[in-house]
Amino acid sequence: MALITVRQLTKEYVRTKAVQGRFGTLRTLFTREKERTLAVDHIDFSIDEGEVVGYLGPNGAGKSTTIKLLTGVLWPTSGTVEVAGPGGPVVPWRDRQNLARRIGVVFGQRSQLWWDLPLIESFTLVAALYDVPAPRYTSNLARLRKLLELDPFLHTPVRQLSLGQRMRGDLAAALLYDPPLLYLDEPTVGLDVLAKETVRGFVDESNRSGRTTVLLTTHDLADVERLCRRILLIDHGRVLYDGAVDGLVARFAPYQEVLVRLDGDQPDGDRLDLGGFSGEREHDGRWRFRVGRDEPVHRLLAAAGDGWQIRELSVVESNLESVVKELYRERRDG
Ligand SMILES: Nc1ncnc2c1ncn2[C@@H]1O[C@H](COP(=O)(O)OP(=O)(O)OP(=O)(O)O)[C@@H](O)[C@H]1O
Repeated sequence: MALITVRQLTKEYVRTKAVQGRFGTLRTLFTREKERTLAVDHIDFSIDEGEVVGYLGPNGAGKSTTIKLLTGVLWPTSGTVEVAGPGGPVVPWRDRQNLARRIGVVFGQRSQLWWDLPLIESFTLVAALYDVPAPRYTSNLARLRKLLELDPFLHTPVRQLSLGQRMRGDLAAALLYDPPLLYLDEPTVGLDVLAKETVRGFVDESNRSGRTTVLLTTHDLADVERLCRRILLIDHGRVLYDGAVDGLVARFAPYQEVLVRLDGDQPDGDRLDLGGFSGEREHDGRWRFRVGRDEPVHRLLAAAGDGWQIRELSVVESNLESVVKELYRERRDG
C-alpha cells in the first residue's frame, strides 16, 4: 500500500531580483523584476509501506525543497502530496498537526532537540507533545536506549553532545512516538565511520523489525548501498531515474572498464586502439578501455598480443558511486 503519493508536485520560488551597484539595497526595495527558480518540476512518485528509498541528486537538484513540501513546511505552486494513515490521507501543508504523528524527521545539519536540556528531558517533552501513553514511552525508550547506546549521555545537556551522540539522540526522539514514516536528511554527514555504521544499523533495524518506511536524502552513497533497494534520482527538479539500485548501474553504465599496463616501449599520444577498442592514457601510465558488458574482452587481449605486450590487466566493474559521479558530471558539463 502506498504511504506517500506525490502527483505533479511543483515548487517555483519567486524572489525580487537584487539590484547591484550604488544604493543597490535601497533600489532592490523598489524593483519589480522577479527571479524565478523552478526547484521542483512536476514530479510524480509513490512510496509503499516498508520501503527504504534513497532520494539523490546533485547540489541544488531540489531535494530539500521536496522534503520541505513533504513535511508541510512549504506550500507547493501546484500538484499534491498525500500521506496515508488512520482516519484517511493527509495533505502535509493543510494539516501539519495530523501529519506530525505520521512522520519522524531527522536533519543531519540541525537538531530538533532542546539545546539546553539534558537529552532525557527532550524525550519527556517529545512524549508529552505526541501524547505517547506512559507504558509505550517506557518500552520505546528502553528499546531506543539499548539500540542507540544512549545511556552514557542520557543526562547530558544536548549542547554538550558530540555530533555522533546528538544524531543518536535525534534519531531516538524521531522514533519515540512510533511514526510509520521517517524522513532522514543527510543523517550521516560529518560522522566518523563507526558512528555512520551505528546510524545505518539503526535505520536498517527500524525498517526490518519496526516496518518504518524511510525516505533518505544523502550525498554519501555508502548509506544508499547499505540501506536502499530503490533510488529516486532528481536533477533540475525532475525525476531522472526511479527504480532499483542495480538497475541504475545497468542503465547508465552498460560497460566495464579495463585497465591495461603495457610492457616495454609505450605508444605515443594519449589514445591507443586495440582490437577495435579505444583506450585513454591514465596518469599512472596505464590505459583505460571501456568494454560493453556483452563485448568479448579477449579481443583486446588478442590484439595486444600482436603489437604490444600486456604486463597487467584489471577489470573495473561500475558501481553506484562511479555511475552517479559520471551522471552528475555529464549534467553539469552538459
Ligand atoms: N528559499 C529559496 N528561495 C529561492 N530559491 C531557492 C530557495 N531555496 C532553494 N532555492 C533554489 O532552488 C533550487 C533547489 O534547491 P534545494 O535546496 O531544494 O536543492 P538540494 O537538492 O537540496 O541541494 P543540496 O544538495 O545542495 O542541499 C536551487 O536552485 C536553489 O538555489
